Amino acid sequence: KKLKRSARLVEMTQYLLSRPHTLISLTAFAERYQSAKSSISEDLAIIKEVFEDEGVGELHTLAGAAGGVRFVPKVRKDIALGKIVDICRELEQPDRLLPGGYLYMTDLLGVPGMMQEVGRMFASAFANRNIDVIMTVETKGIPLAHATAHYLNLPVVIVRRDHKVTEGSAVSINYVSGSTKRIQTMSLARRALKEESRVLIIDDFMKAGGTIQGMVDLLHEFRALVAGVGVFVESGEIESDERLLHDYVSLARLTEVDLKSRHITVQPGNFFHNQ
Ligand SMILES: O=P(O)(O)OC[C@H]1C[C@H](OP(=O)(O)OP(=O)(O)O)[C@H](O)[C@@H]1O
Repeated sequence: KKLKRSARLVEMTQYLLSRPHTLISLTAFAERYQSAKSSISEDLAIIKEVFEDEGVGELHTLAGAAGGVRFVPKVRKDIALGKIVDICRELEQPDRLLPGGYLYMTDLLGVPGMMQEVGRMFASAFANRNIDVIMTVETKGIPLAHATAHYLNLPVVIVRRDHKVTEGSAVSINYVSGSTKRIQTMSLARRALKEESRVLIIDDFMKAGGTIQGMVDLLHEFRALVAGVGVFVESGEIESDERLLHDYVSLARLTEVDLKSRHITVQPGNFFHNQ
């Protein structure tokens, strides 16, 4: 049945929010709501204004026959900063400190609402990069990769820690996870990634960067490209020149770890620096 204008606005908003980074033609909207394209355009202008004022995201309009509108999730830095500060306070709980300067984060990775917020921040940080797939390494990176992939409307590829018979023919590389100074193996099924794919790497924690660098080396084996790197928390203990990898976005930074006093300081990451 034909909706009245106010109901149509509500329905269109819900439709757009549930289809991030998806181009929807004006014709499709006009047919769906049995309305003139001019009315749909007016509705979209209202939704666009509210989305941008409220920090929900942007509505990009593509003109022309194959045109339409695309909802691009974006966070307002001031709102995101407030959320990250709360997460930093949570991460500073002394009993989160683990040997090797790690933080226990598995509980946070199990909170869907927080993963959604972090996913939206990563999706906002990388909204304008041309990305084909999100990659992470098992295990703790998985919820972050999926949350980010939802808001970027992209598939997720999960790198295994060692070869699994259930993955078929695979490419394996060795790497040193700086934290453990151990040679480790990561492996990805040959069929999982097409050549020339533009890949966004997401992980939960970066210390020496060996794990991320391992994924970069793996992508090289697939002749795929690194479109970006996002880490939830970076360890500030590593001086940047020691770090294997420099071009990344972090949401939080572990700046101080005192094993004796068990004092931890976690601050907003470089996502917030270029305010
Ligand atoms: O920067 P690096 O020095 O390489 O360290 C960061 C790695 C190590 C740790 O993974 P693990 O806890 O080893 O593995 P899992 O994610 O399966 O818990 C973390 O999740 C990152 O992937």
